Amino acid sequence: MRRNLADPLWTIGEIVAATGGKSLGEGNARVGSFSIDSRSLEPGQGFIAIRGPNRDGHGYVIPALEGGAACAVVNDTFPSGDEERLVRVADTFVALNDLGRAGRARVERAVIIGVTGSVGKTGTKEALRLALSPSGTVHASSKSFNNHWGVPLTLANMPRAIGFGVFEIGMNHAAEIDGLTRLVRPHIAIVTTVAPVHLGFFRSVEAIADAKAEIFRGLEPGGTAIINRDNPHFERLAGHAREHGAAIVGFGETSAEARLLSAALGPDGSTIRADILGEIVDYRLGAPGHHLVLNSLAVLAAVRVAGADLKAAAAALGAIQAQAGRGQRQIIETKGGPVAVVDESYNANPASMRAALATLGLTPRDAFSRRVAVLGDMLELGAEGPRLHRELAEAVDGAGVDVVFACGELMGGLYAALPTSRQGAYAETAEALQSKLVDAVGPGDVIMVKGSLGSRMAPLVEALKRRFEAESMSA
Ligand SMILES: CC(=O)N[C@H]1[C@@H](OP(=O)(O)OP(=O)(O)OC[C@H]2O[C@@H](n3ccc(=O)[nH]c3=O)[C@H](O)[C@@H]2O)O[C@H](CO)[C@@H](O)[C@@H]1O[C@H](C)C(=O)N[C@@H](C)C(=O)N[C@H](CCC(=O)N[C@@H](CCC[C@@H](N)C(=O)O)C(=O)O)C(=O)O
Ligand SMILES: Nc1ncnc2c1ncn2[C@@H]1O[C@H](COP(=O)(O)OP(=O)(O)OP(=O)(O)O)[C@@H](O)[C@H]1O
Ligand SMILES: C[C@@H](N)C(=O)N[C@H](C)C(=O)O
Repeated sequence: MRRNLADPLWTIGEIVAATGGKSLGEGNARVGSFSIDSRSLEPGQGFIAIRGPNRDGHGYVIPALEGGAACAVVNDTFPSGDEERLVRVADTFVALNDLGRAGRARVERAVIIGVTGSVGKTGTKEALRLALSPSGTVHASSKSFNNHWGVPLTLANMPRAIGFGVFEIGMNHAAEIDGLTRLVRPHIAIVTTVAPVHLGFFRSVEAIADAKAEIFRGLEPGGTAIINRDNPHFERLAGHAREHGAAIVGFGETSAEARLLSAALGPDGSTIRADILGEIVDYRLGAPGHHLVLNSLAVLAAVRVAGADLKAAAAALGAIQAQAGRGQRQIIETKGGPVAVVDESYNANPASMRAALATLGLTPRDAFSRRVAVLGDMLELGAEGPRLHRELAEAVDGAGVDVVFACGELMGGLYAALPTSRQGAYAETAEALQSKLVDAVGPGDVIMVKGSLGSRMAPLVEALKRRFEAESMSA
């Protein structure tokens, strides 16, 4: 939802009041919404100068004002300048949080939903945006704005008159979610699942469960925790939720309040029957994979708890699409026949790798006769990394993958564990794998590319698309 001067979210006076800052600007001067990035700032927005790990946003204040920013929030040491459009504060990061808190405080009638989990946060957040839209105006995090910058910024940009707010909340370390959930103050908190992700930063998966459970600390009184019933850490998560007085709604395949009754899984999506807190719903999910079917139960449970229209929400899920980097599938009709490229390059861990492999295994042989997996290292897994990579051999086999191309030291371990009949090629880096891969695949293949962001698998997706688009019927 874009805002501009005609539709302001803030005034200079409100910004000063929220941050305890100082400005010589007119109190009632209007500010559309906030941006922390001068490169994407739109005229009428307020610019908040953030000190990041690479740069200091104060270096972009002048370009932001010249580009039409309505104001800039700066540290009080910033050199004197266009004082009417500057709001001076002691610390801009604290001010961002203050604005987030004030943004949340003025929205008291909306239902606020927080989403965390080891995987599936962004997808679930986007599914909620779609599912809640028939029932009211939805304000939801952009992209994966889930951290100490993204969450307060999303709160600060929340319009007053909305029906629903949906916030993605992430972490790499314990105690990060605690601060974010206390800002968001959700009425409903979803934990999609708990899995060995960022294990390098934690003692155990139990410690990850405890960190995810911090989301319940911010629940509003009478709030609801929606938790994956099939996850081995359900009881641990539910225990934490109870400590914070939450009502608990489980979702999953067994004895859950939001329960899967049946699912027909296809390469383009799934047809589902579910019991959502006593109401039977039949729906189609427009993106494939059993893992997304399970996430959709959490979405519909939240819709129901939020008092929104369940049937309309279920119907809306038919339009969901897998996003770039997270399972987006492109079929290219080449002169030699069709080829499918599945882009899973945004991130990877054992849970999402298994889910992506299983989804690759849903492709019918009559459409694409060969299943190709292109796998890069799953990062941040610590000492368990080598074992967690080798153990994927079973999932490769279970999905009927015909050939594996691998890169990275860790994926080298999996590659070596595969029978030679499944070994396509291996290289130390994605870059070095590119030509071997592009030359070895062709029409009739479905090619799934997955690895952690740091493994740089996205260029492989682009190289495959370039090759097949050059050979496409329309070229
Ligand atoms: C702070 C910021 O937003 N940085 C973005 C910026 O980076 P850049 O390198 O340019 O600068 P700095 O980070 O040093 O910041 C300086 C500031 O200066 C601004 N600026 C810079 C140049 C310029 O010309 N003009 C400027 O105004 C700049 O905008 C800063 O304010 O740009 C990068 C490229 O676009 C961005 O990638 C970078 O964004 C950072 C990474 C960020 O975190 N942004 C948040 C708004 C956000 O929420 N982004 C999400 C991704 C969130 C994320 O990475 N989450 C964690 C948690 C995962 C948890 C999960 N796995 C779990 O299990 O729970 C993660 O590690 O993945 C998004 O973009 O979707
Ligand atoms: N319940 C699930 N189980 C396993 N994999 C899942 C599940 N939900 C989503 N995934 C997969 O995990 C990957 C990341 O999905 P998504 O971006 O929604 O997660 P995320 O938690 O937001 O990730 P990040 O922490 O990197 O922002 C995708 O490949 C997606 O298909
Ligand atoms: C961005 C980084 N914190 C992250 O989530 N990395 C994981 C390991 C990934 O990209 O898969």
